[in-house]
Amino acid sequence: MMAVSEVLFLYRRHRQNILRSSYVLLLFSTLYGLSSGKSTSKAVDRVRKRDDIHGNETEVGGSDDFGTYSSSDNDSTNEKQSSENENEGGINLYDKRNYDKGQHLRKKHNHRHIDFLIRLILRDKKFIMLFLIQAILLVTRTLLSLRVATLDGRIVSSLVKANYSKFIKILLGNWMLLGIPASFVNALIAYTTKWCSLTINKILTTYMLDKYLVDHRTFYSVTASSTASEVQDNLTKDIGTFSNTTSSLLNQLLKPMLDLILCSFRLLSSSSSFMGEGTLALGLVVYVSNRLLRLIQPNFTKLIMKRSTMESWFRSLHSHVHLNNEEIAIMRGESRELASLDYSFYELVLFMNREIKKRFIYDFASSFIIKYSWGAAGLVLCSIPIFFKDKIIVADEDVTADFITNRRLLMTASGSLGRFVELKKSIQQLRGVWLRLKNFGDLLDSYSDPQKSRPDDGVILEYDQKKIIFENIPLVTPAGQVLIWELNFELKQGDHLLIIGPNGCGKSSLFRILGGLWPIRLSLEGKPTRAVIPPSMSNDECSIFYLPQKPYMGSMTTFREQIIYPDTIAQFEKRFHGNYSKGDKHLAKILSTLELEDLISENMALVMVNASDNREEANSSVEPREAFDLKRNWSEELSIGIQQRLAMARMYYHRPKFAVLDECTSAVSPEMEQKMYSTAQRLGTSLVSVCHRTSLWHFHNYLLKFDGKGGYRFGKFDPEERLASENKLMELNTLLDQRVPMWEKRLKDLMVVRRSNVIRKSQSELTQSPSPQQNPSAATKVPFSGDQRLPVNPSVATQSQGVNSVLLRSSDSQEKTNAPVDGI
Ligand SMILES: Nc1ncnc2c1ncn2[C@@H]1O[C@H](COP(=O)(O)OP(=O)(O)OP(=O)(O)O)[C@@H](O)[C@H]1O
Repeated sequence: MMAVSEVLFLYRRHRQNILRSSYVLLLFSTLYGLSSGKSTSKAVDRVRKRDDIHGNETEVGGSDDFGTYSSSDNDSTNEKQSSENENEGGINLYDKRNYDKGQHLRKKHNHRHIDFLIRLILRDKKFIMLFLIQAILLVTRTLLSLRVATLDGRIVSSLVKANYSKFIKILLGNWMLLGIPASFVNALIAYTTKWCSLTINKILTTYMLDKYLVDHRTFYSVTASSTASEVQDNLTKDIGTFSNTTSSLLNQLLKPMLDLILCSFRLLSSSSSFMGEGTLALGLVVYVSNRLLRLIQPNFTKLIMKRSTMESWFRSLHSHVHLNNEEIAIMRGESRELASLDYSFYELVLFMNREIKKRFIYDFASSFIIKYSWGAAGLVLCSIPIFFKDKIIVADEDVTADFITNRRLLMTASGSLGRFVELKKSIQQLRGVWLRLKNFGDLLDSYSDPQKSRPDDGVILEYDQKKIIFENIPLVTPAGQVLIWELNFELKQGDHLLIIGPNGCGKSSLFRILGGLWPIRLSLEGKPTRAVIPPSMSNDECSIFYLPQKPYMGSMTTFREQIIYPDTIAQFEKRFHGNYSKGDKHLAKILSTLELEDLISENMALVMVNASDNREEANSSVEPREAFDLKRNWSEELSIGIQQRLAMARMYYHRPKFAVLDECTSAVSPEMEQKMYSTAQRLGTSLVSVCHRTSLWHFHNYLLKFDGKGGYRFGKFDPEERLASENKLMELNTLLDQRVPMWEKRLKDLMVVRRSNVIRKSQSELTQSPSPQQNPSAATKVPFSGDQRLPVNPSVATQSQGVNSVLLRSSDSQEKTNAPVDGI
């Protein structure tokens, strides 16, 4: 008994501290429950595991719950596939090496970039400052709302007591006065939150874009990776969502926490005797019900990741249709495109249907628990001082004011708890976006990693403006397919190389390796591997320039920028010392070589039309410079032939040492093609070209011929000799085309005759017929024919001297036995 009374005494003595510390403990354990989650960690682990398997390339994986994809299944299938592929000889030879390299890099990245997004944000001083200001403002707002709660209680109390003078005094003197700082603080919080979001957006976008476009290889490889459909969303939507959610997180986290701590402390120290214990009991109710809510809470991280992936896929299909509008329209492919769009949209809708159903159950339960159960518990707590009035309330205390204040405090606390539960949802959703961005960051890291972009260990890579040397270099696609086992050739500046071979043999792949898009692999037979390639630029001079079949036309750039691409205007100014008219004259000269002067006049006409609406003087002249300043949708408005000529103009502008021409004149006339090639050679550019037209062969003195089976031939090339042999070959082919059917028919006839002869011979032996010499007239009666239905042609018999005797014998025997010829 003594012990109990001692405990009670101790409790009464330290009641406030005990209640406060228990409440803080309860609050933090509730808070801890928000950030942790078994299913979330599982999702994170699964994403990590998947990244390891794919060597940092995220695939469209998915939730098992929704039955669309199973990422774990994918993992095992991929692992199995890669091990199977290893056994298939040349194909996918490099998979194992890539996988190991990926694993190694992944470990390194994990170590270096744990929460790189958070680290990026926390490094920014402006963000830290805004964060602190936001925190101070939030504390101020909470203190102000406590004051508002007290004033509320006093106003209602004066109303109930019909004390009008007090009512007016509090209303005007306190309430309205308090409204000014309260509103200002609220507006300031909204402002700093948005500013914070913008700052985060700026930091992340700059970081990601810098990494994405760090070099030619990174964005090429990222765009070619399996997550290409998500890149656009990662760079825009995901960063936006991440910034907005992160910036409002402090608001969502700090406000309810401060509200809860301050309101509950106030309630705990309330004059009413059981209010403190009641508040603690309420905290316990909240804790338990929150644990129950967790049982039915869907995994928002997984949901947002899955939905974002599906949305990205749907969006990428739309962009695909948009980008290839002409091709699809001309082929009447709209119904096919509609089917795939419909299918991906159907999948998305199906997923969203299931998602909203899951959310509905959770929303129903959380709304009932937060609003009504906790509300009822709060009201019970407020009613304690009223129901036990006689026993526990001191006479001079204001019951109404206390009730209203307590109720308001409880309402604030309850609202804060509700926000806490919502916060959990936000944290999980933020985690989903964070994971997507993290994967994207890892993907960028893996491709911009110098280790990965460098050639294989053991490959000697040198740069020389004046030559290209390939020594024992295999042509291997990123998928591991070996196109050429070992390529050896050397080309000096001044030489011109022609590359020929069947489709898909690896002609363009050679350029991809030369251009550094694909890494240089070590010899598959362990021979020393060496590559000497021209650097893209050397001492401000262009060493190598690539012209693909479909030229790239930047959209809505000026005409000048089109011609000087990839140079910038600053580089153009530097080259012509800021003298635009000199620069433009140079460009005009290049254009006239390619008979593209019309484009300048066309641009001028367009400038005039555009200007006629804006200019006051109707007949004002147009400067030639304006024609070069004009912006148009070049890829849409120019024909492919003109685009190819414009691309050649770029090459003339840059005057490279080597030019790689990959069927880049396929859409221009043969005369123009000759002019283009000869001008390029006159400018001193060595040509490395793939062209199917024999009319261009005479521009080359070396030939690299791929046979399409992994072999090749390289050597000096005499176009005239080659063309002569080519012509001879063509003649022979024509001859063969004409004669072969005739010879085939003759052979067929002879075969039939031979077979008929064998049969007749055996029949004659059976019937022991007389010899043809005994009856010579029979030879003229039945002609040589493999088919009795054919008209009789005696001349055939006389022509076929070699078989005559046999024929005569057999026809004679046929007549005698009357055997049907058709039956042969
Ligand atoms: N990014 C890539 N990833 C994997 N494989 C590729 C890639 N690009 C091309 N390939 C494969 O490499 C092979 C050679 O392609 P390449 O483009 O070099 O052929 P090509 O000789 O230029 O053919 P064409 O004359 O038709 O242009 C093809 O089988 C192609 O499927």
